[in-house]
Amino acid sequence: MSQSLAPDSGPALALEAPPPHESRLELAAVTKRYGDTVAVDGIDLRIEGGSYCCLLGPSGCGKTSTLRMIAGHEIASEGDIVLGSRNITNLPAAARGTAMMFQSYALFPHLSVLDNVAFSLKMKGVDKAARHARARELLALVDMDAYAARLPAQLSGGQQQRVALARALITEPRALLLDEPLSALDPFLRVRMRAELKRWQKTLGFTFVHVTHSQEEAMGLADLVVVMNAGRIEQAGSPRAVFDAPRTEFVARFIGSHNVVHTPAGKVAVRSDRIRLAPQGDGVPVTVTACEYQGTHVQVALATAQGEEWTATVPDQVFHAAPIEPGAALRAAWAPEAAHRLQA
Ligand SMILES: Nc1ncnc2c1ncn2[C@@H]1O[C@H](COP(=O)(O)OP(=O)(O)OP(=O)(O)O)[C@@H](O)[C@H]1O
Repeated sequence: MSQSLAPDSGPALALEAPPPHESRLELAAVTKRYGDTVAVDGIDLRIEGGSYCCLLGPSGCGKTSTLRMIAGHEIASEGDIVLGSRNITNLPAAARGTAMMFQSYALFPHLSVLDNVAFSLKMKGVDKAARHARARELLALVDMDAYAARLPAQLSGGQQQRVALARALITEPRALLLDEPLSALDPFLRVRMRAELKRWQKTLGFTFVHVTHSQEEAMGLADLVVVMNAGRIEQAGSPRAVFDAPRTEFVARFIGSHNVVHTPAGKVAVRSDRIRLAPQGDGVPVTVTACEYQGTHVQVALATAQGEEWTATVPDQVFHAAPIEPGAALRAAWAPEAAHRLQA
């Protein structure tokens, strides 16, 4: 199927969506060591072809190393990386069927937009007329054909990102690898470009692997969220599955909006919007320590007698029907099914 992402501008582009099995990505027992540092510690991961995967985690958890091993910018110390039916673990970057889009887009400042996009074809020895024709097609795809003669510095951040995408797509990858692609953008543009990335991925139909430390970005974009910590995968699943039932205390705390509650049977996670507050009745005695208005809801900070700190998210109308003051002694309760057992 031939398609243009910018149907009103320019010719349709022949960019085939590969069959899903060709863009399926599998990591088996992949480890990366830098000297004594174990950056990635034997991870297993299967990313279905044509899906959007976000690697999520705090600084230093190994997500960039994982991405760079898939890209071929680092070689795995152990394990296998398979894209489609090809074991790409030790192939050079250019032979893997992957393309990388960086945080800063890494456009060459002295080359025009057209030459930036055509660059990898030039490296392959494609003649100028042919590579420029192909680069123009890709610029049309991302709705940037009117800017072909400009230098990167003459473009906005969002426009540079589209050029970077066109440049990555010219290699016809089976998997696009994105390293914090939105972090250089202002918050408004970030949300807009997030929607564009998602739309591009759905239209192009191949696998995207996107590194981020923003849980909001991962929740908004991913079909598969992979939460990493200290070189390991803590949990992988759909955003809803991960948010609804975090498997470990780390995941519950990292994705936020959860309370980690100690019970006699072990630790459980309870979403802060599942906590009901009442002046008396069943539940754990708590003291209100702060109330923060957030527009649609109020975040009520609580302290238990054991010194645990919890948060309850109270809808705006509920809060204002019966306002709560810091210092109030209340009961906090939740339905049994709202508590998810955390692995020790
Ligand atoms: N080239 C290197 N040499 C030595 N240690 C490295 C190298 N690259 C990464 N590390 C270490 O490996 C670990 C994982 O780093 P990595 O960049 O993969 O994490 P990250 O999750 O992407 O972090 P960030 O969000 O800060 O980019 C860190 O402890 C880091 O210091």
